[in-house]
Amino acid sequence: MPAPRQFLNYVDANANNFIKRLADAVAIPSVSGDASYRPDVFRMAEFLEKQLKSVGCEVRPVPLGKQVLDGQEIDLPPALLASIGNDPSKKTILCYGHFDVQPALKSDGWDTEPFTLLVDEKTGRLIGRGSTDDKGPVLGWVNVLQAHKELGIPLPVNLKFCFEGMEENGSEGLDGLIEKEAQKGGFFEGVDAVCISDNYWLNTRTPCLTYGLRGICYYKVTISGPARDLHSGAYGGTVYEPMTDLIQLFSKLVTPTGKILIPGVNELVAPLTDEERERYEKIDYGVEDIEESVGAQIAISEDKAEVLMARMRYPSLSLHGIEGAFSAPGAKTVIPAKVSGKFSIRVVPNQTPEQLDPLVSRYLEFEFAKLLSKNKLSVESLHGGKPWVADPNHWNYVAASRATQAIYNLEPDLTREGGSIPVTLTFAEQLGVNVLLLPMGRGDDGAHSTNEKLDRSNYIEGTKLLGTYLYEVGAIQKD
Ligand SMILES: C[C@H](N)C(=O)N[C@@H](Cc1c[nH]cn1)C(=O)O
Ligand SMILES: [Zn+2]
Ligand SMILES: [Zn+2]
Repeated sequence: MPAPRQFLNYVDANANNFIKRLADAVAIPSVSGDASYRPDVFRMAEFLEKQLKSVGCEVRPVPLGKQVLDGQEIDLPPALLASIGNDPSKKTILCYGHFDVQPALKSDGWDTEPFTLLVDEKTGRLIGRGSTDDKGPVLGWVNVLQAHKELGIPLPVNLKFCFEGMEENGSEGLDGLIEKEAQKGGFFEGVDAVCISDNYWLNTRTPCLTYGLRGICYYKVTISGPARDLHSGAYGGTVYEPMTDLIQLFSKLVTPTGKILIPGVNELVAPLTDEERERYEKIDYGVEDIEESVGAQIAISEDKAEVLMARMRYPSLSLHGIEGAFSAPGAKTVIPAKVSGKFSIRVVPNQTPEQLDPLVSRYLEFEFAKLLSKNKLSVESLHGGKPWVADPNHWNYVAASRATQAIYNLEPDLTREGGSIPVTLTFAEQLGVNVLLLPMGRGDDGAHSTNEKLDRSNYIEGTKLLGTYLYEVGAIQKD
Protein backbone atom coordinates (compact mmCIF):
# COMPACT_ATOMS: atom_id res chain seq x y z
CA MET A 1 0.00 0.00 0.00
CA PRO A 2 1.67 3.28 -1.04
CA ALA A 3 2.03 6.03 1.55
CA PRO A 4 -0.60 8.75 1.14
CA ARG A 5 0.47 11.56 -1.18
CA GLN A 6 -0.30 14.12 1.55
CA PHE A 7 2.35 12.51 3.79
CA LEU A 8 4.99 12.70 1.04
CA ASN A 9 4.02 16.31 0.22
CA TYR A 10 4.16 17.25 3.90
CA VAL A 11 7.73 15.94 4.14
CA ASP A 12 8.81 18.03 1.14
CA ALA A 13 7.04 21.13 2.44
CA ASN A 14 8.64 20.79 5.88
CA ALA A 15 12.17 19.89 4.78
CA ASN A 16 13.68 23.04 6.27
CA ASN A 17 12.00 22.47 9.64
CA PHE A 18 13.34 18.92 9.66
CA ILE A 19 16.85 20.21 8.91
CA LYS A 20 16.49 22.69 11.80
CA ARG A 21 15.57 19.74 14.05
CA LEU A 22 18.74 17.94 12.95
CA ALA A 23 20.82 21.08 13.54
CA ASP A 24 19.44 21.34 17.10
CA ALA A 25 20.38 17.70 17.75
CA VAL A 26 23.87 17.98 16.25
CA ALA A 27 24.51 21.02 18.47
CA ILE A 28 24.41 18.73 21.52
CA PRO A 29 27.81 16.99 21.65
CA SER A 30 26.52 13.70 23.03
CA VAL A 31 29.85 11.86 22.96
CA SER A 32 29.36 8.68 24.98
CA GLY A 33 33.01 7.62 25.20
CA ASP A 34 34.31 10.60 27.18
CA ALA A 35 33.19 11.18 30.78
CA SER A 36 33.45 14.95 30.43
CA TYR A 37 30.66 14.91 27.80
CA ARG A 38 28.28 12.76 29.86
CA PRO A 39 26.02 15.72 30.82
CA ASP A 40 25.56 16.35 27.08
CA VAL A 41 24.46 12.77 26.49
CA PHE A 42 21.83 13.32 29.22
CA ARG A 43 20.84 16.62 27.56
CA MET A 44 20.44 14.79 24.26
CA ALA A 45 18.18 12.20 25.92
CA GLU A 46 16.01 15.04 27.28
CA PHE A 47 15.92 16.71 23.85
CA LEU A 48 14.77 13.50 22.19
CA GLU A 49 12.24 12.77 24.92
CA LYS A 50 10.67 16.20 24.32
CA GLN A 51 10.66 15.68 20.56
CA LEU A 52 8.94 12.31 20.90
CA LYS A 53 6.34 13.67 23.31
CA SER A 54 5.63 16.62 21.01
CA VAL A 55 4.65 14.24 18.20
CA GLY A 56 2.32 12.14 20.35
CA CYS A 57 4.47 9.42 21.92
CA GLU A 58 4.33 8.17 25.47
CA VAL A 59 7.95 8.14 26.63
CA ARG A 60 9.67 6.43 29.54
CA PRO A 61 13.33 7.23 30.20
CA VAL A 62 14.88 4.16 31.86
CA PRO A 63 17.97 4.61 34.05
CA LEU A 64 20.61 2.00 33.21
CA GLY A 65 22.83 2.24 36.28
CA LYS A 66 26.45 3.23 36.46
CA GLN A 67 29.70 2.56 34.63
CA VAL A 68 33.38 3.20 35.25
CA LEU A 69 34.83 5.47 32.57
CA ASP A 70 38.22 7.19 32.58
CA GLY A 71 38.63 5.91 36.16
CA GLN A 72 35.45 7.56 37.41
CA GLU A 73 32.11 5.99 38.30
CA ILE A 74 29.43 7.85 36.35
CA ASP A 75 25.74 7.39 35.52
CA LEU A 76 24.91 5.70 32.25
CA PRO A 77 22.56 7.75 30.06
CA PRO A 78 18.96 6.53 30.13
CA ALA A 79 17.41 4.49 27.35
CA LEU A 80 14.19 5.98 26.01
CA LEU A 81 11.28 3.59 25.60
CA ALA A 82 8.48 5.25 23.66
CA SER A 83 5.28 4.10 22.01
CA ILE A 84 2.40 5.34 19.93
CA GLY A 85 -0.67 3.34 18.95
CA ASN A 86 -2.08 0.19 20.47
CA ASP A 87 -4.49 -1.19 17.90
CA PRO A 88 -4.58 -5.02 18.10
CA SER A 89 -5.58 -5.24 14.42
CA LYS A 90 -2.32 -3.54 13.37
CA LYS A 91 1.22 -4.85 13.33
CA THR A 92 3.67 -3.46 15.89
CA ILE A 93 7.10 -2.34 14.72
CA LEU A 94 9.94 -1.63 17.12
CA CYS A 95 12.39 1.03 15.90
CA TYR A 96 15.84 1.24 17.46
CA GLY A 97 18.42 4.00 17.13
CA HIS A 98 21.06 5.81 19.16
CA PHE A 99 21.50 9.42 20.18
CA ASP A 100 25.15 9.28 21.24
CA VAL A 101 27.98 10.03 18.83
CA GLN A 102 31.67 9.42 18.26
CA PRO A 103 34.08 12.09 19.51
CA ALA A 104 34.92 14.99 17.16
CA LEU A 105 37.25 17.95 17.43
CA LYS A 106 37.86 20.58 14.77
CA SER A 107 41.57 19.86 15.24
CA ASP A 108 41.00 16.25 14.05
CA GLY A 109 40.84 17.77 10.56
CA TRP A 110 37.23 18.91 10.22
CA ASP A 111 36.73 21.80 7.79
CA THR A 112 33.96 23.23 9.99
CA GLU A 113 32.87 23.03 13.64
CA PRO A 114 31.73 19.40 14.08
CA PHE A 115 28.84 20.26 16.43
CA THR A 116 27.40 23.04 14.26
CA LEU A 117 25.40 21.61 11.38
CA LEU A 118 26.59 23.18 8.14
CA VAL A 119 23.96 23.21 5.42
CA ASP A 120 26.01 23.33 2.25
CA GLU A 121 23.58 24.72 -0.31
CA LYS A 122 25.92 23.97 -3.23
CA THR A 123 26.44 20.25 -2.56
CA GLY A 124 23.26 19.58 -0.58
CA ARG A 125 25.33 18.18 2.27
CA LEU A 126 24.32 18.47 5.93
CA ILE A 127 27.71 18.31 7.64
CA GLY A 128 28.11 17.64 11.36
CA ARG A 129 28.92 14.89 13.88
CA GLY A 130 25.99 12.51 14.20
CA SER A 131 24.23 13.76 11.04
CA THR A 132 24.20 10.27 9.50
CA ASP A 133 25.20 8.22 12.60
CA ASP A 134 22.60 8.23 13.99
CA LYS A 135 20.79 11.48 14.70
CA GLY A 136 19.45 11.94 11.14
CA PRO A 137 17.80 8.51 11.03
CA VAL A 138 16.45 8.80 14.61
CA LEU A 139 14.90 12.16 13.79
CA GLY A 140 13.55 10.68 10.56
CA TRP A 141 11.11 8.72 12.74
CA VAL A 142 10.15 11.90 14.63
CA ASN A 143 9.56 13.64 11.27
CA VAL A 144 7.26 10.80 10.17
CA LEU A 145 5.24 11.11 13.39
CA GLN A 146 5.05 14.89 13.11
CA ALA A 147 3.61 14.58 9.59
CA HIS A 148 0.92 12.16 10.74
CA LYS A 149 0.02 14.21 13.79
CA GLU A 150 -0.19 17.48 11.88
CA LEU A 151 -2.12 15.95 8.99
CA GLY A 152 -4.43 14.09 11.38
CA ILE A 153 -3.89 10.76 9.59
CA PRO A 154 -3.67 7.50 11.54
CA LEU A 155 -0.43 5.53 11.52
CA PRO A 156 -0.63 2.26 9.58
CA VAL A 157 1.08 0.32 12.41
CA ASN A 158 1.64 0.57 16.16
CA LEU A 159 5.10 1.86 16.91
CA LYS A 160 7.51 1.27 19.76
CA PHE A 161 10.89 2.95 20.01
CA CYS A 162 14.02 2.05 21.89
CA PHE A 163 16.66 4.79 21.69
CA GLU A 164 19.93 4.55 23.59
CA GLY A 165 22.89 6.79 24.38
CA MET A 166 25.73 4.24 24.65
CA GLU A 167 25.79 2.51 21.25
CA GLU A 168 29.19 3.89 20.31
CA ASN A 169 30.59 2.33 23.49
CA GLY A 170 29.24 -1.16 23.64
CA SER A 171 25.58 -0.38 24.51
CA GLU A 172 26.39 -0.78 28.17
CA GLY A 173 23.31 -1.62 30.25
CA LEU A 174 20.96 -2.15 27.31
CA ASP A 175 21.06 -5.95 27.00
CA GLY A 176 19.73 -6.29 30.57
CA LEU A 177 16.86 -3.89 29.83
CA ILE A 178 15.92 -5.74 26.63
CA GLU A 179 15.99 -9.10 28.42
CA LYS A 180 13.72 -7.72 31.15
CA GLU A 181 11.27 -5.94 28.85
CA ALA A 182 11.07 -8.91 26.46
CA GLN A 183 9.32 -10.91 29.23
CA LYS A 184 5.56 -11.38 29.25
CA GLY A 185 3.89 -8.05 30.07
CA GLY A 186 7.11 -6.15 29.31
CA PHE A 187 7.46 -3.13 27.02
CA PHE A 188 8.47 -5.24 23.99
CA GLU A 189 5.55 -7.66 24.24
CA GLY A 190 3.61 -7.79 20.99
CA VAL A 191 6.42 -6.55 18.74
CA ASP A 192 6.09 -8.19 15.31
CA ALA A 193 9.40 -7.06 13.79
CA VAL A 194 12.26 -4.65 14.39
CA CYS A 195 13.57 -1.90 12.11
CA ILE A 196 16.95 -0.28 12.72
CA SER A 197 18.15 2.68 10.69
CA ASP A 198 21.82 2.95 11.68
CA ASN A 199 23.93 2.09 8.67
CA TYR A 200 24.56 3.25 5.11
CA TRP A 201 24.20 2.36 1.48
CA LEU A 202 27.28 0.69 0.08
CA ASN A 203 27.77 3.34 -2.58
CA THR A 204 26.30 6.74 -3.39
CA ARG A 205 23.57 5.62 -5.82
CA THR A 206 21.84 2.37 -4.80
CA PRO A 207 19.71 2.01 -1.68
CA CYS A 208 20.16 -1.21 0.23
CA LEU A 209 18.58 -3.40 2.88
CA THR A 210 21.02 -4.94 5.32
CA TYR A 211 20.60 -8.43 6.75
CA GLY A 212 23.90 -8.92 8.56
CA LEU A 213 26.40 -7.15 10.79
CA ARG A 214 29.85 -8.05 11.97
CA GLY A 215 30.36 -8.31 15.71
CA ILE A 216 33.22 -6.65 17.55
CA CYS A 217 35.87 -7.53 20.14
CA TYR A 218 37.59 -4.40 21.45
CA TYR A 219 40.88 -4.66 23.39
CA LYS A 220 43.16 -2.42 25.43
CA VAL A 221 46.78 -3.59 25.83
CA THR A 222 48.70 -1.73 28.53
CA ILE A 223 52.47 -1.81 28.97
CA SER A 224 53.96 -0.09 31.98
CA GLY A 225 57.48 0.10 33.34
CA PRO A 226 59.07 3.25 34.78
CA ALA A 227 57.38 4.91 37.74
CA ARG A 228 57.12 8.17 35.73
CA ASP A 229 57.73 9.58 32.23
CA LEU A 230 61.47 9.78 31.51
CA HIS A 231 63.94 12.03 29.63
CA SER A 232 65.04 10.05 26.56
CA GLY A 233 68.49 11.62 26.70
CA ALA A 234 69.05 10.52 30.28
CA TYR A 235 67.41 7.09 30.07
CA GLY A 236 67.15 6.11 26.38
CA GLY A 237 69.15 2.91 25.89
CA THR A 238 69.23 2.15 29.60
CA VAL A 239 65.71 0.86 30.30
CA TYR A 240 63.03 -1.24 28.58
CA GLU A 241 60.65 1.28 26.99
CA PRO A 242 56.89 0.52 27.14
CA MET A 243 56.18 2.13 23.77
CA THR A 244 58.87 0.04 22.03
CA ASP A 245 57.32 -3.12 23.48
CA LEU A 246 53.83 -2.04 22.43
CA ILE A 247 54.84 -1.29 18.83
CA GLN A 248 56.54 -4.70 18.63
CA LEU A 249 53.35 -6.37 19.87
CA PHE A 250 51.09 -4.37 17.56
CA SER A 251 53.24 -5.39 14.58
CA LYS A 252 52.43 -9.03 15.38
CA LEU A 253 48.65 -8.62 15.12
CA VAL A 254 47.94 -7.98 11.45
CA THR A 255 49.82 -7.67 8.16
CA PRO A 256 49.56 -4.55 5.95
CA THR A 257 47.26 -6.53 3.63
CA GLY A 258 44.89 -7.22 6.49
CA LYS A 259 45.78 -10.84 7.35
CA ILE A 260 45.07 -11.47 11.03
CA LEU A 261 48.08 -13.17 12.63
CA ILE A 262 46.49 -14.41 15.86
CA PRO A 263 46.38 -18.24 15.61
CA GLY A 264 42.90 -19.75 15.71
CA VAL A 265 40.98 -16.59 14.74
CA ASN A 266 40.63 -17.18 10.98
CA GLU A 267 39.93 -20.88 11.52
CA LEU A 268 36.57 -20.06 13.17
CA VAL A 269 35.14 -18.32 10.06
CA ALA A 270 32.18 -20.09 8.41
CA PRO A 271 33.21 -21.53 5.02
CA LEU A 272 32.21 -19.65 1.85
CA THR A 273 29.80 -21.37 -0.53
CA ASP A 274 29.65 -20.75 -4.32
CA GLU A 275 26.08 -19.52 -3.94
CA GLU A 276 27.15 -16.97 -1.35
CA ARG A 277 30.03 -15.72 -3.51
CA GLU A 278 27.59 -15.18 -6.39
CA ARG A 279 25.51 -12.91 -4.14
CA TYR A 280 28.48 -10.55 -3.78
CA GLU A 281 29.04 -10.52 -7.53
CA LYS A 282 25.49 -9.21 -8.02
CA ILE A 283 25.80 -6.18 -5.72
CA ASP A 284 26.09 -2.79 -7.40
CA TYR A 285 29.57 -1.97 -6.24
CA GLY A 286 33.02 -1.41 -7.65
CA VAL A 287 36.49 -0.94 -6.20
CA GLU A 288 36.16 2.69 -7.33
CA ASP A 289 33.27 3.09 -4.84
CA ILE A 290 35.45 2.24 -1.87
CA GLU A 291 38.24 4.45 -3.22
CA GLU A 292 35.83 7.32 -3.73
CA SER A 293 34.46 7.02 -0.22
CA VAL A 294 37.90 6.83 1.46
CA GLY A 295 39.30 9.56 -0.77
CA ALA A 296 42.38 7.65 -1.99
CA GLN A 297 43.32 4.74 -4.28
CA ILE A 298 44.28 2.33 -1.53
CA ALA A 299 41.95 -0.69 -1.86
CA ILE A 300 43.71 -3.94 -0.86
CA SER A 301 42.13 -5.92 -3.71
CA GLU A 302 41.06 -5.08 -7.27
CA ASP A 303 38.44 -7.82 -7.15
CA LYS A 304 35.00 -6.44 -6.29
CA ALA A 305 33.72 -9.63 -4.62
CA GLU A 306 36.91 -9.88 -2.55
CA VAL A 307 36.49 -6.28 -1.35
CA LEU A 308 32.84 -6.87 -0.47
CA MET A 309 33.60 -10.09 1.36
CA ALA A 310 36.42 -8.39 3.27
CA ARG A 311 33.86 -5.93 4.55
CA MET A 312 30.89 -8.20 5.05
CA ARG A 313 31.85 -11.81 5.73
CA TYR A 314 35.48 -11.94 6.88
CA PRO A 315 36.97 -10.65 10.12
CA SER A 316 39.31 -7.65 10.19
CA LEU A 317 41.67 -6.28 12.79
CA SER A 318 42.24 -2.51 13.09
CA LEU A 319 44.67 -0.59 15.28
CA HIS A 320 42.95 2.48 16.72
CA GLY A 321 45.30 4.43 18.93
CA ILE A 322 47.70 4.65 21.83
CA GLU A 323 46.68 6.26 25.11
CA GLY A 324 49.59 7.80 27.00
CA ALA A 325 51.75 8.33 23.93
CA PHE A 326 53.12 11.73 23.04
CA SER A 327 50.84 13.03 20.27
CA ALA A 328 50.96 16.82 20.46
CA PRO A 329 52.76 19.00 17.93
CA GLY A 330 56.45 19.64 18.60
CA ALA A 331 59.33 17.32 19.46
CA LYS A 332 59.03 16.35 23.11
CA THR A 333 61.85 13.95 24.02
CA VAL A 334 59.86 11.81 26.40
CA ILE A 335 59.82 8.10 27.17
CA PRO A 336 56.17 7.51 28.15
CA ALA A 337 55.94 5.50 31.37
CA LYS A 338 52.72 3.69 30.51
CA VAL A 339 51.01 3.24 27.17
CA SER A 340 47.74 1.54 26.27
CA GLY A 341 47.22 0.42 22.70
CA LYS A 342 43.65 -0.04 21.49
CA PHE A 343 42.62 -2.40 18.72
CA SER A 344 39.51 -4.24 17.69
CA ILE A 345 38.56 -7.27 15.68
CA ARG A 346 35.34 -7.23 13.64
CA VAL A 347 34.00 -10.74 14.00
CA VAL A 348 31.80 -12.83 11.71
CA PRO A 349 29.89 -16.12 11.89
CA ASN A 350 30.96 -18.44 13.60
CA GLN A 351 33.27 -16.33 15.78
CA THR A 352 32.20 -15.14 19.21
CA PRO A 353 33.88 -12.82 21.75
CA GLU A 354 33.94 -15.73 24.22
CA GLN A 355 36.10 -17.74 21.79
CA LEU A 356 38.32 -14.84 20.71
CA ASP A 357 39.14 -13.26 24.09
CA PRO A 358 41.35 -16.14 25.34
CA LEU A 359 43.00 -16.55 21.92
CA VAL A 360 43.93 -12.86 21.89
CA SER A 361 45.18 -12.70 25.52
CA ARG A 362 47.24 -15.88 25.21
CA TYR A 363 48.84 -14.76 21.95
CA LEU A 364 49.75 -11.31 23.31
CA GLU A 365 51.23 -12.85 26.46
CA PHE A 366 53.20 -15.34 24.35
CA GLU A 367 54.58 -12.64 22.02
CA PHE A 368 55.34 -10.35 24.95
CA ALA A 369 57.33 -13.12 26.69
CA LYS A 370 59.44 -13.41 23.51
CA LEU A 371 60.53 -9.75 23.91
CA LEU A 372 62.24 -10.61 27.24
CA SER A 373 61.16 -7.18 28.48
CA LYS A 374 61.07 -6.31 32.18
CA ASN A 375 57.98 -4.15 31.68
CA LYS A 376 54.49 -5.31 32.65
CA LEU A 377 51.71 -6.29 30.25
CA SER A 378 47.97 -6.32 30.83
CA VAL A 379 45.24 -7.14 28.30
CA GLU A 380 41.62 -6.05 28.82
CA SER A 381 38.53 -6.62 26.72
CA LEU A 382 36.66 -3.29 26.65
CA HIS A 383 33.56 -4.68 24.99
CA GLY A 384 32.39 -7.46 22.76
CA GLY A 385 29.39 -8.21 20.56
CA LYS A 386 28.46 -11.18 18.40
CA PRO A 387 27.83 -11.03 14.64
CA TRP A 388 24.24 -11.17 13.36
CA VAL A 389 22.63 -12.48 10.17
CA ALA A 390 18.86 -12.39 9.43
CA ASP A 391 16.50 -13.94 6.89
CA PRO A 392 16.14 -11.37 4.05
CA ASN A 393 13.10 -13.23 2.63
CA HIS A 394 10.94 -12.28 5.63
CA TRP A 395 7.89 -9.99 5.12
CA ASN A 396 9.77 -7.24 7.00
CA TYR A 397 12.31 -7.14 4.13
CA VAL A 398 9.59 -7.46 1.49
CA ALA A 399 7.91 -4.35 2.93
CA ALA A 400 11.19 -2.43 3.04
CA SER A 401 12.03 -3.45 -0.53
CA ARG A 402 8.63 -2.24 -1.78
CA ALA A 403 9.05 1.04 0.10
CA THR A 404 12.52 1.55 -1.36
CA GLN A 405 11.23 0.98 -4.87
CA ALA A 406 8.37 3.41 -4.25
CA ILE A 407 10.69 6.20 -3.06
CA TYR A 408 13.83 5.66 -5.12
CA ASN A 409 12.46 3.75 -8.08
CA LEU A 410 15.31 1.26 -7.63
CA GLU A 411 15.48 -2.28 -6.36
CA PRO A 412 17.62 -2.24 -3.19
CA ASP A 413 20.82 -4.23 -2.93
CA LEU A 414 20.86 -6.84 -0.18
CA THR A 415 23.95 -6.25 1.90
CA ARG A 416 25.73 -7.21 5.08
CA GLU A 417 27.36 -4.39 7.03
CA GLY A 418 30.96 -4.30 8.17
CA GLY A 419 30.14 -2.30 11.30
CA SER A 420 28.58 -3.58 14.49
CA ILE A 421 25.36 -2.93 16.37
CA PRO A 422 25.57 -5.67 19.00
CA VAL A 423 22.08 -5.00 20.32
CA THR A 424 20.63 -6.22 16.99
CA LEU A 425 21.33 -9.81 17.93
CA THR A 426 19.89 -9.22 21.41
CA PHE A 427 16.61 -8.03 19.85
CA ALA A 428 16.54 -10.98 17.45
CA GLU A 429 17.19 -13.53 20.20
CA GLN A 430 15.14 -12.01 23.03
CA LEU A 431 12.10 -10.99 21.00
CA GLY A 432 12.26 -13.92 18.56
CA VAL A 433 11.31 -11.69 15.63
CA ASN A 434 12.92 -10.61 12.35
CA VAL A 435 15.23 -7.58 12.43
CA LEU A 436 15.79 -5.34 9.40
CA LEU A 437 18.43 -2.67 8.85
CA LEU A 438 17.00 0.11 6.67
CA PRO A 439 19.69 2.71 6.06
CA MET A 440 19.13 6.39 5.39
CA GLY A 441 22.64 7.63 4.47
CA ARG A 442 25.12 6.91 1.70
CA GLY A 443 28.44 5.06 1.63
CA ASP A 444 30.47 8.26 1.50
CA ASP A 445 28.87 9.86 4.58
CA GLY A 446 32.04 9.47 6.63
CA ALA A 447 30.45 8.15 9.82
CA HIS A 448 33.04 8.17 12.66
CA SER A 449 35.29 10.28 10.42
CA THR A 450 35.97 13.98 9.88
CA ASN A 451 33.35 16.02 7.98
CA GLU A 452 30.59 13.44 8.62
CA LYS A 453 27.57 14.35 6.50
CA LEU A 454 24.10 13.29 5.50
CA ASP A 455 22.88 14.44 2.10
CA ARG A 456 19.78 16.61 2.28
CA SER A 457 18.09 14.33 -0.24
CA ASN A 458 18.87 11.22 1.83
CA TYR A 459 17.46 12.89 4.95
CA ILE A 460 14.27 13.99 3.23
CA GLU A 461 13.75 10.96 0.96
CA GLY A 462 14.90 8.79 3.87
CA THR A 463 12.12 10.26 6.04
CA LYS A 464 9.66 9.37 3.28
CA LEU A 465 11.21 5.89 3.07
CA LEU A 466 10.72 5.22 6.80
CA GLY A 467 7.09 6.36 6.58
CA THR A 468 6.42 4.37 3.39
CA TYR A 469 7.96 1.25 4.95
CA LEU A 470 5.35 1.49 7.73
CA TYR A 471 2.57 1.59 5.11
CA GLU A 472 4.04 -1.45 3.32
CA VAL A 473 4.21 -3.31 6.64
CA GLY A 474 0.63 -2.28 7.35
CA ALA A 475 -0.47 -3.69 3.99
CA ILE A 476 0.88 -7.16 4.82
CA GLN A 477 -1.74 -9.28 6.57
CA LYS A 478 -1.23 -9.75 10.28
CA ASP A 479 -0.93 -13.48 11.08
C1 LIG B 1 27.03 0.58 12.39
C2 LIG B 1 26.84 1.60 13.51
N1 LIG B 1 26.37 2.81 12.94
C3 LIG B 1 28.15 1.86 14.22
O1 LIG B 1 28.84 2.78 13.86
N2 LIG B 1 28.47 1.03 15.22
C4 LIG B 1 29.71 1.12 15.93
C5 LIG B 1 29.51 0.41 17.23
C6 LIG B 1 30.71 0.37 18.11
C7 LIG B 1 31.17 -0.72 18.71
N3 LIG B 1 32.22 -0.33 19.44
C8 LIG B 1 32.37 0.95 19.29
N4 LIG B 1 31.42 1.38 18.49
C9 LIG B 1 30.82 0.47 15.12
O2 LIG B 1 30.55 -0.40 14.30
O3 LIG B 1 31.99 0.87 15.33
ZN1 LIG C 1 25.42 4.16 14.64
ZN1 LIG D 1 28.70 4.74 14.93
